[in-house]
Amino acid sequence: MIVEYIRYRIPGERSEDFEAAYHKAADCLSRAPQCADYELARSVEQPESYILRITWTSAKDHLEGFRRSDLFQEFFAAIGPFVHDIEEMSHYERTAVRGTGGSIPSLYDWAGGAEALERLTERFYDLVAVDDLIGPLFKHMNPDHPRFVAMWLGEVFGGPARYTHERGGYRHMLSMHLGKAITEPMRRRWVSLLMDAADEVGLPADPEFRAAFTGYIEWGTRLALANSQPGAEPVREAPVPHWGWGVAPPYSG
Ligand code: HEM
Repeated sequence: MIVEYIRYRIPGERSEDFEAAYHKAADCLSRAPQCADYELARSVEQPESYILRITWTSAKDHLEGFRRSDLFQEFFAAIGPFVHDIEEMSHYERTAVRGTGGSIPSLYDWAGGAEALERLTERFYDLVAVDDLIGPLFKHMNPDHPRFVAMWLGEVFGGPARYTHERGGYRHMLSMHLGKAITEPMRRRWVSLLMDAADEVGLPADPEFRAAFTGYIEWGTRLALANSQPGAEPVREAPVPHWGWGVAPPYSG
């Protein structure tokens, strides 16, 4: 991904036409397969200043894909009258400095932190141990396994990076699934028992939290299944994923 910034200076009497032109042009961006997202913002202190941010799949996709497409002709027809008002037009590489602010709690905090996740995994592996379908897979598990999985989930949901620092991170988690030949009925049972445990230990039951929580569990179990197949060639090195609220942040009405 690459971020393009275009800064405009538009005199007050032309701002209405300018925004109307971008409403039209935005439709082209929405349809462009090279465009991930875009936003036009206007300065509060200097209302004649506008910044357009467009995230492209890559600079090459922008310059050689979008710029040479019919959509660009349409885009340009809309915003052409304003090209001379451009003050800067550049591509920017993202750096590692980014994140979300403190106005939205992490899923980890919302769930109740390490203690709540440990209660969850303790109960979950009690249920797993007596389950006829997946119990046998965990017959020789480390007695600390529930705590390790709680650490993993904590890190994924925005808590401290303990699994990475104390347990070997993604690489170790992956190694524990290799060759386990997890089947779809086993995956489903794993999910179903985890959801039972979540209800039993009183994990927050609000729709927003459960949607985000279940989203990660679906994603993670499907990856675990794929990576566990004989002959699988999974990604060997990766950071621990960080899961957020997605499209529905916590309800605060
Ligand atoms: C979101 C999905 C999943 C997560 C987050 C997860 C997490 C983990 C983690 C962190 C470990 C390593 C613990 C350690 O550090 O020792 C592990 C091991 C293991 N996982 Fe998963 N897992 C997932 C899905 C599954 C599924 C669907 C199955 C099978 C139905 C499964 C079976 C196992 C087994 C058998 C081990 C090794 C246990 C042992 O012998 O100690 N996992 N898992």
